[in-house]
Amino acid sequence: MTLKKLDAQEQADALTTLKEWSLVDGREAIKRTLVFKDFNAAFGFMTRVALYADKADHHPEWFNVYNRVEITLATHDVQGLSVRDVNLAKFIDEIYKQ
Ligand SMILES: C[C@H](O)[C@H](O)[C@H]1CNC2=NC(N)=NC(=O)C2=N1
Repeated sequence: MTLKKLDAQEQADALTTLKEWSLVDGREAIKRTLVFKDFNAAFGFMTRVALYADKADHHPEWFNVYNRVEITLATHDVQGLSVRDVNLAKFIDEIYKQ
């Protein structure tokens, strides 16, 4: 499958859907910070994301301190955003709600 970088319109549409995500300054990437009850909940979430990421061969950049997880999504292969970032962001939003 050839990965395509989202064009400006597709990127704008994606950001309209992904209301909790914002563009990273100076880089074609999106970010979101999530807060959990405690480290156990945060790491449980990270485990679920890790399983998705490995299956999808699309991995987050993330930083965790105790109950906080900061996530950045970008597609290194296209040096920007692709549909894989949108799908991963949607998956993250979905399991965070549960
Ligand atoms: C070889 C491997 O398929 C690639 O390097 C994959 C792995 N995971 C990836 N993750 C992300 N976020 N971007 C990529 O371009 C990417 N590429």
